[in-house]
Parts: sequence; C-alpha cells; structure tokens
Amino acid sequence: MSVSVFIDGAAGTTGLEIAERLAGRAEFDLVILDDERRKDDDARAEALNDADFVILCLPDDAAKAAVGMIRNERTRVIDASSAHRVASGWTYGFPEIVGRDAIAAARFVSNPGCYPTGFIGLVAPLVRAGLLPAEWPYVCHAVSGYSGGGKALISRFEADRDIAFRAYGLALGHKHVPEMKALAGLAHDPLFAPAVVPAHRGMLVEVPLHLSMMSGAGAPDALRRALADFYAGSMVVKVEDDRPDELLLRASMEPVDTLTLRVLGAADGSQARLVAMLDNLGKGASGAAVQNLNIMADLDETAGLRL
Ligand SMILES: NC(=O)C1=CN([C@@H]2O[C@H](COP(=O)(O)OP(=O)(O)OC[C@H]3O[C@@H](n4cnc5c(N)ncnc54)[C@H](OP(=O)(O)O)[C@@H]3O)[C@@H](O)[C@H]2O)C=CC1
Ligand SMILES: CC(=O)N[C@@H](CCC(=O)OP(=O)(O)O)C(=O)O
Repeated sequence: MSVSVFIDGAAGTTGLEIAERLAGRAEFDLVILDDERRKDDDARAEALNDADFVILCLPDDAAKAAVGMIRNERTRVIDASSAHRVASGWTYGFPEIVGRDAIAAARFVSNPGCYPTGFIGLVAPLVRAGLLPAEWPYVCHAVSGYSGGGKALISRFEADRDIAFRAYGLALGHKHVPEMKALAGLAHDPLFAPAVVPAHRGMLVEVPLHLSMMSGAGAPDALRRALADFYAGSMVVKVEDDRPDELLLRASMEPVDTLTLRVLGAADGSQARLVAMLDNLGKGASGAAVQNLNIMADLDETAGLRL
C-alpha cells in the first residue's frame, strides 16, 4: 500500500531535490501543487491534511504556519526549515545521533541544519564517549556552496561572478547555534564562523582542537577510532582514516547523501582538526529528509539516497 507525501515548497531548492529523490518510488504517492496553487492557502491546507506525510521546504515563518494548518492527529511532518530544531514535541531528524527508533516513532521530525549535521556528527559521539569535554568553548569554521542559501543566494552568486569568498554571520548568534549546542551536548554555545564560496553545493565543516589544553581529551587516533566505532555499519556516515594534504570542494560537485568525517591530528597529538564533508542539499537537507521519511514509513532507510 502506498503512502501519500505532500512536499510544501516543492518549487524551492530543497523541495526540488526531495522530489527528484522520491521520483519513481512506487511506495509513495507524491503530491505537489502546481504553480498556480502552490501558495494558495486553501489548496495547501487540503494537501497538508490529506497527506500521510508532509515535508516542509519553506522559510521558517511559512513552516510554522503550515504546521498550524494541520487540523488532524494523523499527518506526520518532516520540517526542513530551522523553525522547530530545538522545539518541544519535535524529534531532531539525525537518526545516527538520536536513534533510528526515535525517528520511527515520531510524528514531528525536524530535519537538522546543514552545518549542524557536520558539527554534531563530529562532536556529539566524542563528547558522549568522554573523549572531548562538554565544557570546552568549541569553535566551528565552515564553508558552504551557495545553494545553502536557497533561491535568493543562488541568484545572487549567479548574478555576481566576482564573489570569491563570503564570510557572514559576523554578528555571531547564527540560527544554527542552539541546535549545535543542544545536540552535541555542550555546556556553552560554540563560536560558529560560516562562509560561502562560489560552488553550487557542498560544504566543509571544521572543528579545530587544542587537544593538549583540553582536560581529559583523547588523542587523535582515539578520537578517530571512537567515531569509526560509533558509525560502524552506517551506509550514510563514513569515517575516513586517510591523511590527505588537501580537501577540495569542487564547483562541479554531484549530489551525494553521505557525510564523511575525518580526524586530522598533529604528529605529537597536541592538536587536531575534525573535518566533515557533505552536500548541503544531501545529508544537509534533502537526503536527510528522504532518510527520515524512509525510517518513519518503515522502509529501507537508504532507499532513494545517493550513496
Ligand atoms: N538550501 C539548503 O542547503 C538548505 C535549506 N534548508 C531549509 O529548507 C527550507 C527551504 O530552503 P530552500 O529550499 O533552500 O529555499 P528556497 O528559497 O530555494 O525555496 C523555498 C520555497 O518556498 C516557497 N515559499 C515561500 N513561502 C511560501 C508560502 N507561504 N507557501 C508556499 N510556498 C512558499 C518559495 O516560493 P518562491 O519559489 O515563489 O520563492 C520557494 O519555492 C528553509 O527553511 C531552509 O532553511 C535546510 C538545510 C539546507
Ligand atoms: C549558505 C547559507 O546561507 N546557509 C544558510 C543555512 C542553510 C539553511 O538554509 O538553513 P538550515 O540548514 O538551518 O535550514 C545560513 O547560513 O543561513
């Protein structure tokens, strides 16, 4: 028996990529409103209430309003926006971190933020294992392709080919900080320094560590082994033990739904760089939504993913 899935915001960057990943899947009846009706609240309310699952690919305010339009107790929701990341009654949609069973049982799932997927994926298992202190003031540098900012940032970068690097979030207090702190189990807000480069998609999320100054921190090899053990068996999260001289984001990157983690340690073990590579539109958004949908619908967790 197929289940119906309504993508609200299907004409946007994330929504389009979810539709591509679900296309041709017989398990789902995909509901997408045409251009005339996609912003018509009556049509949306009907679709939101008819569907078994809705995936919200909307700005935060519109996502909150969409949830308010659901008048039944049955429709299950995956919200790609940042409106409900740490909201009560919502489950954080990172199955490797919160547990597959929690997602399977949830009615309201908030897809993680793209940058937080890298940060939390690196830090949470190590804090839980006692190999990194929860009290440390962590710093996170990250660069994203411009599709991370949706249609508006895509238009801006495609119109102005002269931008080579865009540091932003300079006032601090980026919207991702609360979920980074909460899901990594930290005592303090991490200092988050994001930037955008002129590549369409892809991101590098880095956490530099002064291990020798961190009370109780493990050595780089111990951190890498702990991550490998934590993600053992995952088809989506991969822990590499190579020592590359460089890590490249390519302007021509193809869509991919994996999250690749590395621990790059100094020879004397005093410092390390934890580095996550992912596609902001893959495990950072649309791939994660499809993985969560698969789990909620009790299907093969990785069906439709680009691994
Ligand atoms: N891009 C990314 O890498 C990631 C995005 N996200 C999140 O996903 C959500 C969507 O982002 P993204 O796809 O990038 O954004 P886009 O701007 O590309 O798409 C948003 C879509 O929502 C539509 N929309 C806006 N308001 C309404 C409304 N009231 N009713 C119906 N449709 C509406 C827009 O319409 P129109 O086309 O007319 O503008 C647009 O098609 C955001 O909350 C974002 O934070 C999460 C992780 C990563
Ligand atoms: C490059 C860029 O602008 N990225 C966005 C984050 C991506 C996004 O849209 O937010 P979520 O991942 O929380 O949904 C930003 O920094 O606001």
